[in-house]
Formats: sequence, C-alpha cells, structure tokens
Amino acid sequence: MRLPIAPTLASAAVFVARQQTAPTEATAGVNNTIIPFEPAPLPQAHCTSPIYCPGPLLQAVQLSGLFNDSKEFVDRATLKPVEQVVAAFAALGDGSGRNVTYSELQTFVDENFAEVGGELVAADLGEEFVPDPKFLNNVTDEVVRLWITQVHSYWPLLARTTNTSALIDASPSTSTDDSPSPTASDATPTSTDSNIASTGSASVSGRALNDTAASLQASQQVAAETPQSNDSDALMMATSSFIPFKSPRTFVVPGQRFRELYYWDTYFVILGLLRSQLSSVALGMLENFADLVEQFGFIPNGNRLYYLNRSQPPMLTQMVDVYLNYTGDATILSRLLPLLEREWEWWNINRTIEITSPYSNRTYNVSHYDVDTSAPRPESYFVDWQTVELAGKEQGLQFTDEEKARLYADIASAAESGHDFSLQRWSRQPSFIGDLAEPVSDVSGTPTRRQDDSADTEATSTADTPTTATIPAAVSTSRALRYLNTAKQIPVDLNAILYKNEMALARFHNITYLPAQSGNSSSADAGNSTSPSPLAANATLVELWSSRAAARREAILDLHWNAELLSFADYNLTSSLRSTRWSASSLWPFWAGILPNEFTADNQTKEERGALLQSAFAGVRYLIDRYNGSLSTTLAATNQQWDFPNVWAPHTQIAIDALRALPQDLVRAGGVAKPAPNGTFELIPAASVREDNVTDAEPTRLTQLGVSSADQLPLQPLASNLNASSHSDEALIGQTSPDSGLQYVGVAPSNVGNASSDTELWTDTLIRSLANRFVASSLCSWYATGGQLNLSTQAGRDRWPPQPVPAGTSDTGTTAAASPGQMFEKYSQTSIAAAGAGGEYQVQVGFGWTNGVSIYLSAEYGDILQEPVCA
Ligand SMILES: OC[C@H]1O[C@H](O[C@H]2O[C@H](CO)[C@@H](O)[C@H](O)[C@H]2O)[C@H](O)[C@@H](O)[C@@H]1O
Repeated sequence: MRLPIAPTLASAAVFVARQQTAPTEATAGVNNTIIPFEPAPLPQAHCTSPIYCPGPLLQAVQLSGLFNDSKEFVDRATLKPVEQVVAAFAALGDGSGRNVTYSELQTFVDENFAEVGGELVAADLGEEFVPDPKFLNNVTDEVVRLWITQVHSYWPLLARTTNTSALIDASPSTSTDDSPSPTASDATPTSTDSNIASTGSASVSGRALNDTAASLQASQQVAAETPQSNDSDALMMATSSFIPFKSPRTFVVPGQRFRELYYWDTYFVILGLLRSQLSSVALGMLENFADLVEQFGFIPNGNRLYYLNRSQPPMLTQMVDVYLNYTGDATILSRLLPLLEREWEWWNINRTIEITSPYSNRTYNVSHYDVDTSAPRPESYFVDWQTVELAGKEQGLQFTDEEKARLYADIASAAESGHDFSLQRWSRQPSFIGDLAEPVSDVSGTPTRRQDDSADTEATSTADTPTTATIPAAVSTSRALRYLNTAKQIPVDLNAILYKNEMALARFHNITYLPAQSGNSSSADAGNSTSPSPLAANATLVELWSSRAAARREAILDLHWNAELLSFADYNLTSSLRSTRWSASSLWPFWAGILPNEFTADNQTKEERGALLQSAFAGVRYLIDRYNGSLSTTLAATNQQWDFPNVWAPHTQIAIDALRALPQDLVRAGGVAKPAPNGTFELIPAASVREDNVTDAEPTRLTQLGVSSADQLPLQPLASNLNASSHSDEALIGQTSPDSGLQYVGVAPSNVGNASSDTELWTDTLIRSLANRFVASSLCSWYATGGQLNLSTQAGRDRWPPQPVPAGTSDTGTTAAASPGQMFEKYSQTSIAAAGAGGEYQVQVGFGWTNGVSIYLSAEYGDILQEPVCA
C-alpha cells in the first residue's frame, strides 16, 4: 500500500535523514526529503539482484517510507527490464544514489513497478476439492463441525500457482536437472560416504552456498506490458523476486503478506490437506521443495530471491514421512530421498558446529541457525536498518562495522529459526530479559512483564555494548533486538528435528519399493521408467543414518536435557549453560521420540518411571490450568511475536504429537493425572540451577517453568464477566486483579473438553485440553470477526447469533467477500477470542498452518472437541 505520506514513516524518514552525513533538504517539505544514503549497504554474496537485494536502490525505496511494510516493495515485479529500472534509478538525485527526494522516488516506483503478487494466480483445485471430506464425520459437536467445514472451504482461497502468462522462464539452469547447479552438496560427500567426521563442522568461509542469485535473475523474467504503450505485442522482459518452480504446480500460501510458499509452515499445512483429501496438492508442494533443493542445495525460507540466504526449520523429511504414512505411496522416495539427504548435507555443512559439553567434556556436532549476511533483510529492511544503524543515536551503542554485520546476521538467523522474534530464546543472556519498558498491549491493558526483576538491577546502563550486555531495563521492546545473538544458541528444536530426520532417512532406506510409474504425478520429475525394477533397501545407509541419529541423540541428552527439572532446553554458547527458561521448544525432543534415560533405566519400577514422565509435562499442565488459551511460545512477555502470550499452531501440534510419541506402556504405568490438592504448580519439578556464568550469582531454585513461584509468571487477566471467563488458577485465587479490581475466583478450567472416563490417562487429559484450547482460540476468534454458524436448533442459533463483521477486519487477505471470519496466524494464551500481537508486522490472516492444524485436530479428535465458551 502506498502511503500518501504516513505521518509516522514520513517523519521517521525525515528523522532518519537528519542522522545522515549526506546533504539534506528536509526543511523544504517532506516531498523534498532526501532519502538516506549512508551508510550504503554492503554487497551480499547470496543476494545480488540490484533491485531486490541490499544496494542503493533497495535502501532508498525502503528507507523512504513509501511502503508501510518493506515486504510490499520486494514483492513487486518490475514493469521493465532490470537494466532499464537500474538506469532510471541512477538518473535520480545526483546520479550516485545520493540526494534522491521522496517525490522523485515515488514517481520512479510508479513508473517501474507493478502491483504486488502478479507472479501468482489462484489455483483451481478442480474435482479433488470436495466440500464435505470424510473427516467431518468424525466431528460430533455441531458448532465445531460447521466451523471446520468452513475452514476446509478456505483451501481454494489460499491455493496458488505460478502465473505462467506473467513469467517467462528464461533460464535453462532452473528448469533442467542436468544444468550446472553448484551447491553445497556438490562439494560434499553423499550418504554413501560413511565418514561422518568429514562433514562435521563448518565455518563461514566454508559455506558452500554458491552465488546462484545472479544466474537466478534470468529465471525470473516477467513478461510485462509496458504501461506507456497500448501495443499488445509490446511485451518486454521484466523481473521479480519470485522463484518459479519447474512446473506450475498448486501450492498453499500462509495468506495475506505471506504470498509465496513457506518452508516450515508447509508441514502443518500438509497435515490438514491430507485430511481434507487434497493429497495431490500436498504432493505438489513436496515436488516444489524438491525443485528448490535441486536448484539451490537447500530450501530457502520461501520462494523469493531475498530469502536465498536462509532456510527455516528443516521439516521436508517430516513432510515426506507424514505423506508416505498417510497415503502409503513410497514411490515418491525415488525422487525425494536423494534430495532429503542432500538437504541434510547442507545443514551439516552450513549450520553445524563442533562444541564440547561443559557437562561431560564430550565433543559433539550440533546445529544452529546462522545466516551469512551483513545487511538488513530486504523484506524487513526499514526495521532492521533502524535496529542497527540507529543504535548509537538512540542508545549510545557504538557498534563497529563488524558488530553491525553480526547483528544483521543474528536478526536473519532468528528469521531462519521460524521464531522471529523471541527475546527469550535468541537474546545474549535470556535470563536477563529486563523490566522491558513497553507493556504488552494486547492483554487487557495490563502490563504482563515478569515480576522477577532481581536480575535487572545492574543492567540499567543504556550505553552497554552488545559484546557484554544483556538487555538493559530501560530498553524498549522494539529496540531489544539489538541484544540478539541467535547464532550462539544451540536450539533444542532444530536438533530434535534433525534427529528425527536422520531416523526417518534410516527408515526410508529400509524400504524396498517400486519407483514412480509414468502417469503418477511425481513421475514427470522422477524419469520415464516404463518397467521399473524395485529399489532395494540399503543396509549400509540404514546403518549410516542410524549412527548419525544416535550421535545427535547423545548430544541432545547431554546439552539440552536437565534431569532435575525433567525438561529439555536450548543451550547457550555465551553462558555455556542450558537455558533455565521454559519454552515450547522444550517439547520437540519428545516429539522426535527421544526418551531420556531416567524413563528407561531399570533401577526404578515402571510405575515410578511413569510418574516421573508425567512430571516432565507438569509445567504444561499448569499452563493449561493457569491461562485461558493454548500453549504460548515462552513465558517472557516481550512484545515480540514468538514470546508470551502468543500461541502458534505449530506448538500445539508438536505438544500433542510429543504426548502421542511417548511409549504407551510407560504412559499407562503413569496412570491418571496426579491429584493436586494444593494446585498444580506444586507438581512441577524444581531444582537449584545456575542461570548464568557471567555474574557470580548463586544457583537459584527454579521450577521447570523457569520461575520459583507462580506469582513470577505473567498474569491471566480477567474479563469483566468473571463467571464466564475466569478459571481455576490456584496461585491467584483470592488476589485482586490489577486490571479490573475484581477478585480471582476458582472455577473449572474452561474449554478443555470432558474426561472420557475416571480412568482417562494423563496424556489423554493433556491432549484433550490442548486440542480443545486451540480449537476454542481459532473458532472463537473466527466468530468474533464475523464468522457465521447456521445451527440446526433454535437454542444453538441463540447461543451463536450472527456477529457483525468488525470494521477493518473484512479483508481476509484472501477473498474478503467469501469469508467473513478470520483465521489468524497466531493467537493469545490469555484470551480465547483474540488474535496474537506484537512483532514487526500486523497480525496476518488466512492462514495456512492455523487451518492445517485446526483440520488435523478436528479429524483426529473430533469426538472430544466441544463447543467452546468464547466469552
Ligand atoms: O517478514 C518478516 C518475517 O516473516 C516471516 O516470518 C513469519 O511468517 C512466516 C510465514 O508464516 C513463518 O514461517 C515464520 O515463522 C513467521 O515468524 C518470514 O519467515 C521471515 O523470514 C521474515 O523475515
């Protein structure tokens, strides 16, 4: 959206301009404002487009304030060949990129760029799309069934394919298998190499991601009609940031500003697509990812040129696994298995380091997020540039060029994690998240900062440098990204994913199967074998992948498992300690099937070990009791979107799958949910742990949730109607809400469904609660934004009367008219009928993974999902 001149951004542009050394005419009025030029961004090896990658043109446009969201510019195709656009930009100002004015730039953008999204068109799902897929029969509650039927109907709104009439693939290198595509894995051993050590650690200089970006530009030529001519033959070669696939297959986008294919989102989308009987769409997405691995050796964050320097949580192997399990179609492995191995090699070479455990002195290869960049993310240029370049002006943080480059890399690395941003997970010393100055705004106006501020007392200087600093108390949340050091964290979820991938690769090599036949949807890419012979299982590769998995399991148990707290956690290379703060990432190893020795050793009875296993989830149980919503990412209220109170579909899914992955005999031995006469907080394991190695602080007694007492956690605000919305929170009962002045009362936790029997196993209780909570969040938020349920009874219609569509929310980001009622990308743990908030962009709707997980939960747990209470 072009802003006439948005007051905030325009004034920011003026403000920014005044920081520069370049001449400025700011006083002559905003249209004559000089766009900042210095410091010019450094050229980037993995992003070389003169338009969509860091350079004078991108910097001028993104810092001008012309676009409210930097992503809008980089998603616009040009109307002219790239050379002409670059030449037009060079003619502005004094010809060097300096002294360009706002109004000049506005004209330049108008004349040279198309509207966003032209490379994609809505895809027709054809006859495969049925309005009433079989899974609906599993959903017993009428409210849930009517809602999820509509959610299922949103797939066509999110289905896209390449607009072939707008794209001319001019690059043979992107459309043939045999074209030179020098990537990481070309230079590395394949899985037939059994020398694991040879592919061990990586350094920046060892990065093998080649400069494919320049050659890629030729593949993104857009056929565009010149706006100056009515001649329909006047097609000319334009360009865009879109990376086309080999075939224009259908794929599902997250929605709204996320108008391309996203990597880790797709795992959760596919879970829903399969249950919606859209397996060919799921397969097409697997094939799209296969194209990307063939072309680049890895899967970029999304299929945009500006995402080529980073990936996302590596979930393709898991996508293949769920597809294979659901459809039984092992033929897909003939094309995909070598590419899954190739992707693993990329992570091994580019994102794996060798570290020695302080706990055991053993050395391991572990993976982390570590993007090679020294410039702002093109799609978030404005905010990144502010974070880094205004650090001196705003906070007295005098970054060296090297420190600036490091911070840009840590910002991009957080984006690679998929958790952009979490101050708790990616800050230098997560235990020192200060008394952040800005309150969380979406929690009924109640600041929900942690009350344990003891660690902040010495960190109040605003001139700390990032090499030593934690987040000072006085720093606002929007500026706290200056304290990221993502690459120094060893993320427990990433290593759990890679472990699970290694296990899956071992399994895949243990299958004998027929390769794809011609006529099969994957055959076009798999070759034209007319009489395929079976591909045999390969014992050597089973052994190789099993040993890789075993090595990573050892590392995870050593570095990430806290046996006293019975919890996994990220490992922090700066403090050489596991994090003491709880996050949903702690559940991923259980999802991956890693069971620590405490639960398997035979020095305890099975019942004792079963009880211990239940304690490993005591924190999760307490969070369900304490808050209204599903599981949030962390318990630190930082105003970043991957911290409290935001709830994301992936975490509910992984938590449920973690519980499902536990060995059933142990679960049965653990029995029903333990009684908690004094409240469930008391069930949470606690231990004396060191929170950091920087100060000489004594070990602190902390629970699995990273606090010593319940009152150190953010509050669950009460709505004015206590009876309808409040629920059991034993730590707060009797206290007065600072928000409403009302007393907290104890009533049964809401929106958790009903126990199937008195003997319901503890895991089933948690699964039922989590599934109901997530469905309640997405259903209630959908209803609150105009979603309509046409119930069969008058009583039902009275409970769910049509809601007005609130002003400003009628644009679903898909097709507005078709669906009032919004499915959000994120929700809130403290409110059952609200979207999540915080972060660098407006909360988005559509929404791929929310719909996928909602459909999955309805299909798998339709018999225990209940009509929610939305008040
Ligand atoms: O533009 C800012 C960032 O947006 C993306 O991240 C968020 O949306 C993605 C799509 O749903 C999701 O995969 C990610 O987990 C979200 O945090 C993008 O992936 C980032 O790279 C980008 O910088």
